[in-house]
Amino acid sequence: MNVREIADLGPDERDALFERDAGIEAVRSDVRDIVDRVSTEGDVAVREFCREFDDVEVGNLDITDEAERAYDAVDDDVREAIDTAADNIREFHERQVPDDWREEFDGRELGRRYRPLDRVGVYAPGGTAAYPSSALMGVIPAKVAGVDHVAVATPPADEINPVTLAAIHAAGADVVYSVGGAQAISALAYGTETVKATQKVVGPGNKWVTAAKAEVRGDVEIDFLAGPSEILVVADESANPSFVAADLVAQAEHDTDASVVAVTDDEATAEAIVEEVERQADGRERADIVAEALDSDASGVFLARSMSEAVLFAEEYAAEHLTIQARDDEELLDRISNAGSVFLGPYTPVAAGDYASGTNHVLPTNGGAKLYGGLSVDTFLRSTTVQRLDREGLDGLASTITTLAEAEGLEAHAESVRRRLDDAGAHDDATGDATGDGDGE
Ligand SMILES: NC(=O)c1ccc[n+]([C@@H]2O[C@H](COP(=O)([O-])OP(=O)(O)OC[C@H]3O[C@@H](n4cnc5c(N)ncnc54)[C@H](O)[C@@H]3O)[C@@H](O)[C@H]2O)c1
Ligand SMILES: N[C@H](CO)Cc1c[nH]c[nH+]1
Ligand SMILES: [Zn+2]
Repeated sequence: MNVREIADLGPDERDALFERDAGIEAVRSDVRDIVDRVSTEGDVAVREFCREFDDVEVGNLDITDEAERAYDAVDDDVREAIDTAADNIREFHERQVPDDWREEFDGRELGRRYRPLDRVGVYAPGGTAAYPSSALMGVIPAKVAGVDHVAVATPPADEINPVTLAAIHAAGADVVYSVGGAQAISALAYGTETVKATQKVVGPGNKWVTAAKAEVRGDVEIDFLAGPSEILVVADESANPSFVAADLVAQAEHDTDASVVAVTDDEATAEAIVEEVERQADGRERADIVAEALDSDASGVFLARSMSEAVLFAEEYAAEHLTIQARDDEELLDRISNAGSVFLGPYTPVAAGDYASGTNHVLPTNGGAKLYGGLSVDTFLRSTTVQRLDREGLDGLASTITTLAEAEGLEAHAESVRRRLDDAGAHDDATGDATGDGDGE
């Protein structure tokens, strides 16, 4: 890792930073085959892929009871940590539940109501590392939204990580399946003999999982395509380089493809961050993964000519995690719209949001934050608008409606308004005969 000036970046370097993608193209056609086979052959294909990709002979695909037992069996301190994180995540998401509303506008009573989806599928990754926290992040908002049937799929193993199973149970999953990868996404989307089909499949995963979500999108809803983890730190000379480096190294340990970036207007801070990153990355656990992520063209420490240039960089980058380590952090935040989740001040590591502060860690990557937000209660709700007009309300709108309907050549639309307002045509009786010609029975 070294310091580069934003002003010197060439087109290829800019592409590596700003044109990130989920990296799924190379596996799309293999994944299509897996998804198709599971959707047509069901459990037989699921078991075959568990054998092929996870090297596990799966007995019962439904491991709901195992998850409950795991919750009871994990160490007390682990159960306590799961429960505390779950409580905080639940509390934060409960604040997101929207109220149904109805209001009167000039004789028009208009409103909006929210209803949960009936059945959703949550993927809890667990191939190369266990992610109990991701199980909490997927299941809890769905249950808070009121989803009746929340199914979780997590990869099989000779012994599935008990903390993942315990977290799935604590989060309130209704059913748990032992299946991972593209085969899990297909099973959750289309159903098998054992797995009940769901309406929406959410959650992070590796490139096979993500490619499968792209494949089933359209037949079912998905949340979004999440790629490798990203962090952007915007720092001024008041930032503590050791804290900045710690956050960069933390996200680098997720994945060799993780993107970890800092931008500052202060050269000494930039140099100090690089030094600290090298010091902290050296000789630690997962050091190979960290080193590869740090060395990638998508990672680096960048020198801006001003904090305004740093802000423009942040807007273009649209990070999954944006950390602001600067004296005027709130003022900088006001100028930034594109970010999945924002971390302010020296005592707010990204790890707080990854695990326990309550916010969701399933967030848009690859610049998705320019278009949408992370997982939330909204992800699991659908809204319906409702209206009731009285005669005056309709009268007030009649000429607007009929004029526009006629402009569209849709005479029956105009007629549906006129008929109600035409004294000769409108009847108050229950016969439904509004034609005025007496033969409406
Ligand atoms: N964005 C987030 O919120 C977030 C949170 C947690 C994890 N993650 C990411 O999720 C990912 C987890 O990846 P993982 O691999 O550890 O677990 P995973 O559960 O996503 O994938 C494991 C599955 O991949 C499938 N697979 C493996 N090799 C395959 C192959 N050659 N062909 C077809 N399928 C194959 C197997 O079926 C296996 O069950 C990481 O990239 C991690 O960074 C993201
Ligand atoms: N930072 C990851 C993507 O937001 C989430 C995570 C899970 N465990 C630790 N971190
Ligand atoms: Zn993380």
